Amino acid sequence: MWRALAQTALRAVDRSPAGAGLLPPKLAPLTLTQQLQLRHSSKASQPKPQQPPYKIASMSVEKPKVVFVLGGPGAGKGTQCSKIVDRFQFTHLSAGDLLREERSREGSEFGTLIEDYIRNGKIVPVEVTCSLLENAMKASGKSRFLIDGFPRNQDNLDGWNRQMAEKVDMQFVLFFDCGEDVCVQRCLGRGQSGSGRTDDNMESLKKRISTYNNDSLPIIKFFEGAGQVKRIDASPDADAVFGEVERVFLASGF
Ligand SMILES: Nc1ncnc2c1ncn2[C@@H]1O[C@H](COP(=O)(O)OP(=O)(O)O)[C@@H](O)[C@H]1O
Ligand SMILES: O=c1ccn([C@@H]2O[C@H](COP(=O)(O)OP(=O)(O)O)[C@@H](O)[C@H]2O)c(=O)[nH]1
Repeated sequence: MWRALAQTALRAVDRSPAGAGLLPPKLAPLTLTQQLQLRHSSKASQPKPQQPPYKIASMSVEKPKVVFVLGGPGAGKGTQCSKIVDRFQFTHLSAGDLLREERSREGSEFGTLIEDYIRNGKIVPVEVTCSLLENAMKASGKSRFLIDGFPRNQDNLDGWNRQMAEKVDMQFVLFFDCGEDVCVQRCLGRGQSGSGRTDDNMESLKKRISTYNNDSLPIIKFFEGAGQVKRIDASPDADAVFGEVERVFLASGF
């Protein structure tokens, strides 16, 4: 049942020719409501990962390299990712941007669902996000990726492990550590300077921060326990933060 849901979501968001080969031959379509009911009813039975999900040393060199970029809302993930792209030739894939793009795509089955999740600071079911990420990776034809704002909760991590972990060479998690007040001010500033985002307002921010504290921080802690986190103090100005980021990438051989 779980697999059927994943495959149905994948079929709906898969628009790249490269992804066509991944599709199952025949599946009965599920309505969105059915999909969400399934997601909620299957949550309790999901196993927690017992050990680190990635084998860093033994991965093939041909697999794409992935760095996860995590941190609170407004910590500066996107800002630093564009600097990393300029300096280290990575391709930046923001899960939030991909979701906003899918939300706005004409005919998207997931537009309303995505808007509801984003406005309320909730995390979109992983089948949607992970398939958007995989499609974007394939469509880019590149081999070094910054995956920004993902994985954000246990569901994201489990879905990634099912669908993607074996296909990539995960390098490390770049964690932008930033106090709540600074994050809030940055998001409000971004909203005031015309981000056009429906969640850069105080009401959505309270929910986003609570989701970050309850759902995302445990994932960062999990990676930390596996020795995979590079922590960066994100409170100084953007150039100073990038000085630290640059040091991490150079030390990691990039
Ligand atoms: N180090 C920084 N100091 C001050 N403002 C910053 C810094 N990094 C980013 N910003 C600003 O804060 C806002 C949020 O940054 P952004 O990179 O979009 O964060 P995120 O991707 O983590 O949500 C933007 O308006 C950005 O210009
Ligand atoms: O993997 C992801 C990434 C983002 N989001 C949603 O998109 C919103 C905005 O995320 P983004 O990373 O763009 O912004 P941030 O909160 O980091 O400023 C989040 O609050 C979630 O509702 C999600 O559901 N899954």
